[in-house]
Amino acid sequence: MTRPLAPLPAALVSAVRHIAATPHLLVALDFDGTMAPLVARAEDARPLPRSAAALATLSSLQSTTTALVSGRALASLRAVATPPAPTLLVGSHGAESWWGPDSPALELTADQAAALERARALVTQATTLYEGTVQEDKPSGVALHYRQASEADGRAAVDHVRKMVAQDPAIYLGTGKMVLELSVLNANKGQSLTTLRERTQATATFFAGDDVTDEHAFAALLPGDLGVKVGQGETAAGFRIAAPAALPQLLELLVSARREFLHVT
Ligand SMILES: O=P(O)(O)OC[C@H]1O[C@H](O[C@H]2O[C@H](CO)[C@@H](O)[C@H](O)[C@H]2O)[C@H](O)[C@@H](O)[C@@H]1O
Repeated sequence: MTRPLAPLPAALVSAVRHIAATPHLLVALDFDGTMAPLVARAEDARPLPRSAAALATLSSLQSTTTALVSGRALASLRAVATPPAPTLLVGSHGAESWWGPDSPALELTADQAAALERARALVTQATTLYEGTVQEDKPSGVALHYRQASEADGRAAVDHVRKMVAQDPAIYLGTGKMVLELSVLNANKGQSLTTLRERTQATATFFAGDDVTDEHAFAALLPGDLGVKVGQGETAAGFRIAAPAALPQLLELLVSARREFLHVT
């Protein structure tokens, strides 16, 4: 039996009501570990239905922009999240963006393309050597997943790749939950959130995320914005909820407060 969720803390309820009353609201959400509970295989992740429904409703409201800001490649994000049509997308930890048909395609220089080949070869080598590790290719990077590996194999695979990448200044390393991320572009979610805010002319931003890569986004929030960390770990976010299962009630509160502010019945 699932335990009933604790009610949201009064301070968070009040912060949600406050941000809902802004002229143009940007609601930006991380996907894995936030909209979707973490699962063994990346391709099996799906948003919790109530979170997806709340996102869809928010995306239909006037003066409200929704965005998913993910470490996944855009194609992978679209496949698992099936985002509502108006939702803007950021993928590959900020290296890819979709904010409408005029979005620039991601282009790599010849040097970056060569570095990407080297990064992929390294990860392929590690997944061949260490059982249970999995490679996920992205347009400007590659992820080494070790969630399904033994602790020893996971650690050895990560050490192997880290050691090799240390000799290659064209490859940037990042970490996540049971994943090592290699990229040939030095992007982050904080830069993306700032760009989203400017493009949409948002007067306040709501962002929720669970991972270390989301800390760039929390750090990019401004006074009057609202950051919510999902789960445990150090954070710069002002508020925290326990797990993705607690996100629906937060988003549903935002929907009802926003509707009230916009006089939508
Ligand atoms: O920024 P996010 O949307 O949170 O994406 C971060 C990474 O998420 C995915 O990996 C994570 O979720 C998987 C599915 O639950 C899980 O199996 C894995 O262990 C997690 O690290 C995704 O596969 C990565 O590409 C994203 O960078």
